[in-house]
Amino acid sequence: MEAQQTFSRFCPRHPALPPPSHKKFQILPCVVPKNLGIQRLCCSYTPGNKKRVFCVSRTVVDEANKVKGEAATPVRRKKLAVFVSGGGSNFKSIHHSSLKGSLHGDVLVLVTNKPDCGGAEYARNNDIPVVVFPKIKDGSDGLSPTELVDALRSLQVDFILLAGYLKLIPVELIRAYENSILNIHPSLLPAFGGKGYYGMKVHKAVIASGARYSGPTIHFVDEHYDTGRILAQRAVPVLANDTAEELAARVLKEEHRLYVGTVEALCEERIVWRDDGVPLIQSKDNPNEFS
Ligand SMILES: Nc1nc2c(c(=O)[nH]1)N[C@@H](CN(C=O)c1ccc(C(=O)N[C@@H](CCC(=O)O)C(=O)O)cc1)CN2
Ligand SMILES: NCC(=O)N[C@@H]1O[C@H](COP(=O)([O-])[O-])[C@@H](O)[C@H]1O
Repeated sequence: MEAQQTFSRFCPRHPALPPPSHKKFQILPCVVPKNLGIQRLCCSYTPGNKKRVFCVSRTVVDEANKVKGEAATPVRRKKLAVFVSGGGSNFKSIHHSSLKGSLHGDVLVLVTNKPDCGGAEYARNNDIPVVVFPKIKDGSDGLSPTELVDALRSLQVDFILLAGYLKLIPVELIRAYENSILNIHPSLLPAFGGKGYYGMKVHKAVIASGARYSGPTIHFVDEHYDTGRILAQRAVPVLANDTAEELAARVLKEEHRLYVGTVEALCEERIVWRDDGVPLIQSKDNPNEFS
C-alpha cells in the first residue's frame, strides 16, 4: 500500500521520468523491496517484455521534491565493516575515500582471520577496531558466527565489504545481512571463480587459459564462493607476455577504482534491483542511466 501511495504521489506526473506516452517505457507501480535501504518509487518496463522492469530510486523523488520546491531527502551516512586476509589495498582505497569525503560512509570495524596481516596493521594504525573471525584454532582469539553477527548489529553496520578475505562467510552472516554483503574478485566471473580461486591462483589460471581479457568483478555474496549476483565488472587486457604478477597489478589498479565507485553508489542508495533479480548501479549524474 505504501508503495502505491508513494508511487501515486510522485511518478505519473514526474518530469524526470519518461512521459507515460513514451513508446519504450510505461510506468508501473512496483513493490518496494524490504530492508534493501533503497526506495523504489517508480518502475517502467519495455512493453511486451514484462520481465524487464527498471526501477528508479529516491533520486527521482528528490528531483520531484525540487520541482515542488521541497528539500531533497538527505541520504543517511552508512556504516561499513570490511573483511580482509592480506595487505588490504582495497580496504585502504575505501578508507581513503571515506576520509576524503567522496564516499558517504565510515569503516567502523575491520574483520580478519589473520590478525597480523597488513590490512589489520593499517586498521590499528588508523584507530579502526580489529575483530578476528573465525576463531583461531587452539587460540582464545576470535568470534563465533553468532558473536560476529551480534557485534556487527551492535555497531549498526549497514554493509559488509569483503576485500581479499579468504574464508567462507557462514550462512548466519548471509541471512543477517541479506543483499548487504559485497565481494571483489580478480577475474570476470563466472570464469575463474569458486573454491581454490584466490589471489595469484586466479591470474595464473587466466594466463594459462589464453583468455585475452580479465578484470575485477564485484558481486553480492551468497552461501557459496563467487556465485552471488554480479553488480559491477571492468575488462582489463591480458597481454601476450604477461606474467601473473603483471596481470595482477593491472587488475588490482582497476579493482581500487571499481570498488570505490561501487561502494560510493551503495552508500548513496543508487543500487536498484531489476525485476529479474539483477542489481544495477544508477548513474550519479543521470538518474535515468543504469549500468
Ligand atoms: N559465502 C561466501 N564467502 C566468501 C565469498 C563468497 O562469494 N561467498 N567470497 C570469498 C572471496 N573469494 C573470492 O572472491 C574466495 C576466497 C577464498 C577461496 C578459497 O578457496 N579459500 C580456501 C582457503 C584459503 C585460505 O584459507 O588461505 C578454501 O576455502 O579452501 C575462494 C574464493 C570470501 N568468502
Ligand atoms: N577470491 C578472492 C580474491 O582473490 N580476492 C583478491 O585478493 C586481493 C586482495 O588484495 P588487497 O588485500 O590488496 O585488497 C584482490 O586482488 C582481490 O580481488
